[in-house]
Amino acid sequence: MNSNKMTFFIIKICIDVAIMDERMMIWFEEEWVEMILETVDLKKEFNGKLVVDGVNLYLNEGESVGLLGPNGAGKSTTISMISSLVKPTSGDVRLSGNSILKHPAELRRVLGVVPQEIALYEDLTAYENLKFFGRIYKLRSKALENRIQGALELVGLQDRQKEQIKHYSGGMKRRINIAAALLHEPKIVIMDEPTVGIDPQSRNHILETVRLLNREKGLTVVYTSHYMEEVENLCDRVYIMDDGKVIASGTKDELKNILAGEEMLTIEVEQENQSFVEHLGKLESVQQISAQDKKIKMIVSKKTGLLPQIFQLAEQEHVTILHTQLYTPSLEDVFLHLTGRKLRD
Ligand SMILES: Nc1ncnc2c1ncn2[C@@H]1O[C@H](COP(=O)(O)OP(=O)(O)OP(=O)(O)O)[C@@H](O)[C@H]1O
Repeated sequence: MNSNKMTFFIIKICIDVAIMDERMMIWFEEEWVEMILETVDLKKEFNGKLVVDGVNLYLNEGESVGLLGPNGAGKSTTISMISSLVKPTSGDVRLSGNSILKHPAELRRVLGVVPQEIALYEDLTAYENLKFFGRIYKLRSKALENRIQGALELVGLQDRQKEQIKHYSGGMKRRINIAAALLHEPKIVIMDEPTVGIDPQSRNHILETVRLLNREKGLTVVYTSHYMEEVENLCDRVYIMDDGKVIASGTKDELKNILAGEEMLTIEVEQENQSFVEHLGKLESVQQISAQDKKIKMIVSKKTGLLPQIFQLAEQEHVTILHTQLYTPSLEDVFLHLTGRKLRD
């Protein structure tokens, strides 16, 4: 091989390797999910009371993560610390591995927060509100106009943009709240109970918007709610919070597996009878029991022979059983099992 041919050969190998390298990186980019945000042993104390108690969460790029818990569990406070609105008592919040507690501006560039409270000016129109928020993000002229119209289209309120917010329904206000959080095109969006107390049409619209943002636009979403069905529908992974702590986390299937050895049994009776409920609770296969009105709900071991025992007990206690139903535990049941109460108690 002469030296010219050799040089050509080496250059070709280099080009091939470079092309391959690029392909590998593209492949890698598609396959690789990066952890973008995490909290490390995050705590918050208010007036001597620990309301967030050592919370460790992480978010992978493109994920939709649910934060589930009853009122007062510490969800909003956790979110406020993540979005640097509330200073943690201790612990850390990291963006791509770097602490953002001292550099919140870096996080604000990539984070959109939809707060629980509506944060809009009632006397301004929807368009004027968005213009105001866009300017805070230093958006101007054409870019600002494009972003406003894009955000309005996304929340389905483009044709109502000239109306004052005070004439909007609660659900429409929430949709504008969402639009405002998206103006700077964040990579991560955190929504704090965006569907509380709104009309079904707006609720459906919001749920669709969240799905679109996550599945089609690739945004990483944190969705806080105490509506189990919303979290089940929208989220890949779930953190369950209670009393300031994460008490369980995982994919929906992983969480349901907590009750893999159990089944749910509901019984409807003709008349309430406390003694019957107490006796049921003492049966060996009954793990947990709750009764409301004439409905009794139990977590029971997967084991045959329980129903005859229940009917025998009913006869002794003079209780008429109207209906029984055995089913696989849902996420709501897992929550009940972990906390001993319903999400909306
Ligand atoms: N600024 C504050 N000062 C004092 N206590 C606070 C403050 N903010 C929150 N708390 C308390 O911290 C606890 C957790 O509240 P937080 O709002 O984080 O819960 P949550 O899970 O978001 O509930 P909700 O669904 O009702 O918003 C509650 O007991 C609340 O009263």
